[in-house]
Amino acid sequence: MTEHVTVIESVRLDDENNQIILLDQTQLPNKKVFLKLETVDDIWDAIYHLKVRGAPAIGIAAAYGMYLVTKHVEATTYEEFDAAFQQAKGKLASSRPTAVNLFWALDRMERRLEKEKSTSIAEIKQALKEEADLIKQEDEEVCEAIGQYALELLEDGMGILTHCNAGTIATAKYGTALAPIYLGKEKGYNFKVYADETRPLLQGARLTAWELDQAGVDVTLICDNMASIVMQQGKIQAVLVGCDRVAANGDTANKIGTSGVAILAKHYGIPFYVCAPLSTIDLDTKTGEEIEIELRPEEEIKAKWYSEPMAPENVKTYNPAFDVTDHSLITAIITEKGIVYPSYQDNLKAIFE
Ligand SMILES: CSC[C@H]1O[C@H](OP(=O)(O)O)[C@H](O)[C@@H]1O
Repeated sequence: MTEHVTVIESVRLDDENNQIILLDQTQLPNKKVFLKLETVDDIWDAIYHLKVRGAPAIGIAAAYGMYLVTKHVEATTYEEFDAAFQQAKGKLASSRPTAVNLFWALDRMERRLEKEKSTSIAEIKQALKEEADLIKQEDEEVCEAIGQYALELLEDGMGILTHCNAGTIATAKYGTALAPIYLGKEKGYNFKVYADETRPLLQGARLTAWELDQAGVDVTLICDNMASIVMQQGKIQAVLVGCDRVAANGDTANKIGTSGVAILAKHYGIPFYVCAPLSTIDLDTKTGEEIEIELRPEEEIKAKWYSEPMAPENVKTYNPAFDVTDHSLITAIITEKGIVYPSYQDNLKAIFE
């Protein structure tokens, strides 16, 4: 029997055994392997190597990581506990720079720690667990709400293009950009989804195609350089993508290649929607120019996934993991609080009020 995709839990806490149980996304679609993480180094490694990836899922893993690695700290004072907390927080914060949810979740855990300052160390530890559980539970509700709002913009039978993976395994449940597709399917809609393969780490081919197929959604895999032809041929009526950080003016960092898709969508007159939890909107970052773009190892372009090197050994590479889509190319940003249209400068601020 096919497991319904929206119940795949990519991150969960096994408190009894002091472990985070993590679906290793680097092994999909060939193997469904669950890792057991125990130390701050395990969690850092899982985030850096994209065993857990997708902005909300990274935030959830980091929050549980903070609980888990401070759970056994033998501190007698708040100051001692805080020192251990700060050390773990600094380590996890160094894992990936672009997705703001990592920093958002770490800061939220820190605020909870500060709030509990006058309580016992045992109570602080319990509060940190509660906060991490809340982050995960809220993400599920947020994704469902994004899906409902996004569904208002779509019609049964539409062709939808997506880039990278903003699906259930990138979040607590449902996904962001894929949430309306799952919710639509539950209503009997038949979307035709085109998944960009998403070079170089192939999140579209390995993850989006896999999870949509598991859910019985009509999905067609294309190479990244085929987006133009499917748009030109009238196969696409909407583009839906996730995001890693949205600046105050609406500029949006997402997986490398997204801005090219947005430019194509504008050319062909196709709406381009960004699905963004409020936790991914960073009003402290004024424009996309301020967003740090993660640079990743050349091996991902030249050798990964191949049995033989696919480029001359000495050739230089440039491997930015994200790009920034200019706000002028974005038709709307869909959040759990509603659909935000331009001018983003004013309207994004307003949804936080
Ligand atoms: C639900 S947001 C998913 C987001 O994460 C991706 O990046 P990565 O696979 O490197 O973590 C990508 O930019 C997606 O849109």
